[in-house]
Amino acid sequence: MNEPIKVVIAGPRGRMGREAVKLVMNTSHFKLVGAIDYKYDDTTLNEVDGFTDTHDSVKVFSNPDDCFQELLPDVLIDLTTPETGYEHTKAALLHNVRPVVGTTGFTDGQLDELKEIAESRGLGVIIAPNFAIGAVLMMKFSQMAAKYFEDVEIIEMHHDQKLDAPSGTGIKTAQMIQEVRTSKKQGHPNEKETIDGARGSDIDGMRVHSVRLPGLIAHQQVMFGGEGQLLTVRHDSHDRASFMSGVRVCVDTIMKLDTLVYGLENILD
Ligand SMILES: NC(=O)C1=CN([C@@H]2O[C@H](COP(=O)(O)OP(=O)(O)OC[C@H]3O[C@@H](n4cnc5c(N)ncnc54)[C@H](O)[C@@H]3O)[C@@H](O)[C@H]2O)C=CC1
Ligand SMILES: O=C(O)C1=N[C@H](C(=O)O)C[C@H](O)C1
Repeated sequence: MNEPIKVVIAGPRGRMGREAVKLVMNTSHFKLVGAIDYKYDDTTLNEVDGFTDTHDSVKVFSNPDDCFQELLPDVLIDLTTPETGYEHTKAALLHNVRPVVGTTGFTDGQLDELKEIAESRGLGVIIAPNFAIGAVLMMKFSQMAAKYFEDVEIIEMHHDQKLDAPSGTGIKTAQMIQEVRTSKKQGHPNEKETIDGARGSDIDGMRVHSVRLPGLIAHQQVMFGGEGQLLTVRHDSHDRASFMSGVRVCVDTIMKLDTLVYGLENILD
C-alpha cells in the first residue's frame, strides 16, 4: 500500500482551517502531521480550543521552518492571511514541501516569484482563489459569456471579516474574462465619480464591486449587459464545506506537478 500524503495545515483555527483539518483527518490516504499557528507553539492540536483527543498526534509550530524541517511533510495547505500565506508558501518551497494555497490577496509580483522558485526546484504549487467546483464553473461560464457580451460588472459578496478586496475570486474572474474580451472602458466616457469608489474597482475597464456584510459567506454575481438583455451568472457558497472537495483534488494532484498552477480550473478534467 502507498504511504499516506503527509499534510501540514497553516491557520488551523480559522474558518477554513477548521474545515481543512476535518477533511484531512477524514481522508484515509492523507495524514495530518502538523499545524502552523502563531499561537500554541510546541503543543499538539488537541490542546487548542475546539479540537479533541483525536488530534493529539498533530504537532503545532509557530515557526514554519522548524515545522518543515522536523516533520518533513509532503504538502502544506495554507489558509491564513495574504502576507503570512506568501511567507509560508515560500518557506515551504525552500524546504521541498508542495503548497496548496487557498489564501487570497497575493500580488502579481509574489505569484511570479513563487513560480520561479517552484520551477527552479521542480515542485508543484497550487494557488486556487476558489476551491468550490460551482465557483470554478461560474468563472468558466462567465468567460464563455464574455466572448459575446463585452459589458460586464462583477459583484462579489462576502462576510464582513474578510481582509482583502476585491476577493481573489473577483480578480480571477476578471482575469479570465480579460483573456477573451476586447479591452474596453465601460460606462459613459464622461462618467465622473462624485464620491470616490462609487463605481467600484477597475480591472481592464470592467468594474468589480465588493459587498461585505455579516450573514454572507461567499457569493458572486457576474452581470452581462447587451441591447435589450441582461445575463446574470451567480454562485453561492452557503457553507465552507463547499470548498473541501477542491482542496482534496489539489492535495492529490500537487504531487504530480512541477510548476505553479493558479486556479483550480487548470487541474480539473
Ligand atoms: N480558496 C478558497 O476557496 C477560499 C479561500 N479563502 C481564503 O482563505 C484565507 C483564510 O480565510 P478564513 O479561514 O475565512 O480566515 P480566518 O481569519 O478565519 O482564518 C485565518 C487564520 O490564519 C491564522 N493566522 C494568521 N496569521 C498567522 C500566522 N502568522 N501564522 C499562522 N496562522 C496565522 C489565524 O490565526 C486564523 O486562524 C483568506 O485569505 C480567504 O480569502 C477563504 C475561503 C475559501
Ligand atoms: O474570504 C473568503 O471567505 C473567501 N475568499 C476567497 C476569495 O477571496 O475569493 C474565496 C471565497 O470567495 C471565500
